[in-house]
Amino acid sequence: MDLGEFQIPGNSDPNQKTSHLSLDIGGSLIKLVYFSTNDGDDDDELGRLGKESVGVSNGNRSFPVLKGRLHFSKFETCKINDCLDFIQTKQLHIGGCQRLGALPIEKTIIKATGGGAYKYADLFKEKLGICLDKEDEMDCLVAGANFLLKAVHQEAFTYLDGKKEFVQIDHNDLYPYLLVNIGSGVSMIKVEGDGKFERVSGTNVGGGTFWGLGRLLTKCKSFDELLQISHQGNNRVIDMLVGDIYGGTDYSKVGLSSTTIASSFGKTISDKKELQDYRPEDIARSLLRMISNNIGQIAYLNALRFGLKRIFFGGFFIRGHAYTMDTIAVAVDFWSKGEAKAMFLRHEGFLGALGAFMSYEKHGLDDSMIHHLTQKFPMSSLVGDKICSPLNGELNDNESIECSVYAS
Ligand SMILES: Nc1ncnc2c1ncn2[C@@H]1O[C@H](COP(=O)(O)OP(=O)(O)O)[C@@H](O)[C@H]1O
Ligand SMILES: CC(C)(COP(=O)(O)O)[C@@H](O)C(=O)NCCC(=O)O
Repeated sequence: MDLGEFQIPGNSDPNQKTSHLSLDIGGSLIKLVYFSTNDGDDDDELGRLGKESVGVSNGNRSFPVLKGRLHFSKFETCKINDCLDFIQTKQLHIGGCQRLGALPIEKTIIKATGGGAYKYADLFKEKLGICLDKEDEMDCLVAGANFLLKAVHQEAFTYLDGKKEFVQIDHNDLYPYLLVNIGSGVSMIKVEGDGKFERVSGTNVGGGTFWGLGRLLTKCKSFDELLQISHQGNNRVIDMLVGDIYGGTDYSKVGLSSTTIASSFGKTISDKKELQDYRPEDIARSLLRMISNNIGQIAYLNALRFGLKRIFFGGFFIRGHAYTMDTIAVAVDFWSKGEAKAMFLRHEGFLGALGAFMSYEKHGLDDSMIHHLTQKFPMSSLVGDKICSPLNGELNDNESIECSVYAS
């Protein structure tokens, strides 16, 4: 197949052909997912395979396979202009659903989800001349999670006692599960199948609360700084423990050890200290623990409500952060007496954007749309029929995963 057929005009890198951008514009962050082939990189197996793409048949039509990478990027929503510049510079919007010459630029449609797809629709139209085609946020979260859990190797993992263990997902035994998306706020969704779900709960104490309160209390300038200083903190300076109340002993009759937090931030009421007398590190640590523990507990209660044993946590609040995951996992384990399991996702913050990306297939807006995001991968990374992610650790900013799409 001649990939030139799909070349996107005006791309800043002449070798890189980018297409199919999707957006998730949340309360705190804008997430972008886009697909590119790169057939200028001959030493790269992926580039080579891109050139050797073959057609696949679907009924009486044949769809060419495009091999390339899915890219992930994010921007703070309050810096939306940086995001618009990024899209403009990389010409990501051109080719969203158009083939060379197929549609005039003003007809470019980009799939978008999250509240910002409504709030910023006019801005995207005005600055980039594109229409945001809105997809429901919950639909996208679920579609993204189901895709990742079924197609991406080493996507889900448990985190206990400082140890990360990847979970082998059996496609035939995935449902039901509880999806807890910790973004600015928190949504809890009971998932029973593809497109079969119900948002059963939520809480307004989420990632926005951590970052907002943390910023006010510590004067940190960024979310990363707040997370960073929490490493050096000691929450016992701020939190009131059971032992503080019980004179150093456990309250064993009800199963509370002396080190259990009895009251988050409770110690600060008895000290004759002001905010400036506390170390920002300790405040950050207590805050992170308070919010993570609370979400873990509410998640468990909802899992209990519906008899769900598996809880997957997504959203950018987590950021692959050890203390956050440990606190959530311990809360789920503690409250469920080991019955329920907390699991985390490597592409934690990109569920919605991935779901929006997949919705190109669902709607089949025109003939140049993606029809399938395949589970086929370059030989070196093919394991069964799963995507084999190159990294085992945390997902870095701007990391990409290899994939194939069918185009028609
Ligand atoms: N660089 C960052 N800037 C701001 N918040 C961040 C950052 N990285 C992680 N976060 C956390 O992630 C949350 C947003 O998560 P996300 O899943 O993107 O939700 P939303 O869709 O509401 O933006 C923030 O409220 C904050 O707790
Ligand atoms: C309104 C939202 C779905 C928006 O999603 P977000 O941008 O936070 O990812 C989410 O913030 C939420 O579920 N808030 C909790 C509302 C509640 O159930 O109390």
